Amino acid sequence: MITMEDIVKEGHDVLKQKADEVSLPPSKEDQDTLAQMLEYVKNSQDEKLADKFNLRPGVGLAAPQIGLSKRMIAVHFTDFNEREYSYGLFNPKIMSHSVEETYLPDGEGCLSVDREVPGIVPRYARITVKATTLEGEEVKLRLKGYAAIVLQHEIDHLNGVMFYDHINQQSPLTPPANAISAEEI
Ligand SMILES: CC(C)(C)[C@H](NC(=O)Nc1cc(F)cc(F)c1)C(=O)N(CC(=O)NO)CC1CCCC1
Ligand SMILES: [Zn+2]
Repeated sequence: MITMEDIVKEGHDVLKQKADEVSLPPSKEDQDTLAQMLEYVKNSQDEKLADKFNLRPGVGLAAPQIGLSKRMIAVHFTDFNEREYSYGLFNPKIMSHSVEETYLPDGEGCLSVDREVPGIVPRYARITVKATTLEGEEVKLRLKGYAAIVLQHEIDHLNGVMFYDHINQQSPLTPPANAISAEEI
């Protein structure tokens, strides 16, 4: 099973690279890896398992974070409208996005970053993501608010982008103009 020891921390080159497309249909190995990534995210949110295996609770994980430069991400979370999302995705691609931006008022963190980095992270408020699921079906996900933020954070990892790369250094704590907090969408 994946534990914190397997999670690569910032500074490691793999987190700065553009990850490779996964050839589909996925190999048994890629499928197994993505299943383990999804298992990690689910386990990390289970109090007992998180304590037992010392897992930092997470809502998403990208393959580069376990040292694998492949376009695979796993997400498991409930958004502010109590909607549940639980996916292992191959080759996720943002097909379109709103001009309007959103953000988390408390900023973001990252399982690969062991420090607080204060600042608002502007994200597209609405995105459409195309991907192939762990089960092998092609999906088109229309996401907004928190769900859009999580997917953008994870897809960024596939392009070597960290959340703090988006923070406005001049005024890190100022929400971008015409942006709406993710708690209001
Ligand atoms: C880095 C961390 C603070 C752990 C962040 N969690 C989080 O934002 N909230 C959270 C975690 C839970 F488990 C249950 C819950 F309800 C809320 C997170 O998992 N990530 C994933 C990550 O680092 N992926 O690479 C960072 C998030 C920041 C915005 C989107 C993902
Ligand atoms: Zn992250």
